[in-house]
Amino acid sequence: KLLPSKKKLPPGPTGLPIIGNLHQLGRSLHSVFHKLSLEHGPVMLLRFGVVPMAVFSSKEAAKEVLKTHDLETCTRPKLVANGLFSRNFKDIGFTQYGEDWREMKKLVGLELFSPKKHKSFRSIREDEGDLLVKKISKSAQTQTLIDLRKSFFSFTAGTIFRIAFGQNFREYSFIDMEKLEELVLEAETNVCILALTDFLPTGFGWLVDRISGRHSRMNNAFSKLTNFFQHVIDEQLKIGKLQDNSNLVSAMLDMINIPTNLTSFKITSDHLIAMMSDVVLAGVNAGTVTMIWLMAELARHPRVMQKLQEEIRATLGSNKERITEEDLQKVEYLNLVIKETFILHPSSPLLLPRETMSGIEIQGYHIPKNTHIKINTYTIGRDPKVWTNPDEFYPERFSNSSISYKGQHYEFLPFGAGRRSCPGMNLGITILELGLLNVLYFFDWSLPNGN
Ligand code: HEM
Repeated sequence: KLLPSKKKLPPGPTGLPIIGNLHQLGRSLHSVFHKLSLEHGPVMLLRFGVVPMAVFSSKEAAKEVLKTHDLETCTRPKLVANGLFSRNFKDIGFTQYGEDWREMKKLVGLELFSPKKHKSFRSIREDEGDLLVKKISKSAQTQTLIDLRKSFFSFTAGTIFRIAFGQNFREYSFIDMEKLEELVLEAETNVCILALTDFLPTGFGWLVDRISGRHSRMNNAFSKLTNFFQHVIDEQLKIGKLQDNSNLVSAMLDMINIPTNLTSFKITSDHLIAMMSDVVLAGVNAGTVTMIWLMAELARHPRVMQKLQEEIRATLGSNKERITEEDLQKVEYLNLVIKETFILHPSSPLLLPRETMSGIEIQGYHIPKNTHIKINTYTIGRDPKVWTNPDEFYPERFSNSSISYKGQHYEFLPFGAGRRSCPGMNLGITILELGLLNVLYFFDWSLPNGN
């Protein structure tokens, strides 16, 4: 229960089913919250076992959490699945706020996301764009149906692996693309799972998680991914010193067990593997999912598809042999279509969970310490008070609008906002734009059987 300070809490539901299919509930939590918030309003308290969870579904509430109270809410709850995924919270995404998180963020800021690094990886990204076109061309010549999920996964994963891990994973003999995609999907499913241990008092939940096999399923999924990363690291060690230290994995390998500057923080192999897991889950998955949704919306909206392709081809001319990063940003309509896709199909519809570190007040309600916080961007993106005809795919709504990705407009949070916002935003956007420009400039698209 939350204690209201000014207003009374709306008569919200207090207790979603806890036993029952938690597995499913984990993955589709945002649609459950969406329905509930339409009924009960933008501030809701739910109880998951003993844990209070506050769900905020308006841009005003999101701003209060992510801006006014960013510091008091910028830790992450210690959920079982997230701990298993992150080698006991050694990553960035699920780690609690503090020294280790700051150091890891600094490290990726330097080794992966700095403007200098970003520039230096340009040719890798463009190469991967060429490869994407080459593969699709084969299917176009033979008029074969394409599973775009696979094409985009290969493009995004190929790019991010080469940038972050310094290796082209198509050259690995120990794994193929299909297998890797399976591992990532399995990890993604499991990282969303709510374990009973998280919500029921110690002992009982723990026991049920063991007896039901939930715990070992999670463990299994993550250890497959870990084994894969271990292989990648072994390969890196084999090539080792022959290569320059221009990627995150080799830089981290060099730092393992060496104290960083003035702090007591030491990078361990667990940090390295946890970081690799973050990069794959957050980077590869979010980018792939957004591209698939965007193409699906274009297929459903031929008007938008046609307008976009005409603008792309008119802007870039008709004789280009390849797309380069100089071509990005030139096509304004692509930018609008990407924004519209983000708003209707955010890759993290509830962002990542936050937890209050002290009592705060949001929209007049007192939210006590240790409350889990969900920012419901899915519902905010469909709020008729903010958007006209919100369910319609209408990219023109962003024409002449100054709304940016950067987390300053709380009705539009594809990368979150505040201290825990996405550090990979620039890379993510560049990969998205490059992949989409390639598939839309060089190919025309239609649904099977002319549908
Ligand atoms: C289109 C691509 C991407 C989208 C839509 C996206 C979206 C997000 C979102 C919504 C969050 C949660 C923010 C919050 O809780 O407030 C997040 C966090 C994060 N993202 Fe991304 N992301 C993308 C690309 C990437 C890439 C390419 C990387 C790395 C290679 C990356 C690494 C991370 C990390 C490490 C976090 C956790 C930050 C923290 O908790 O401090 N993301 N991302």
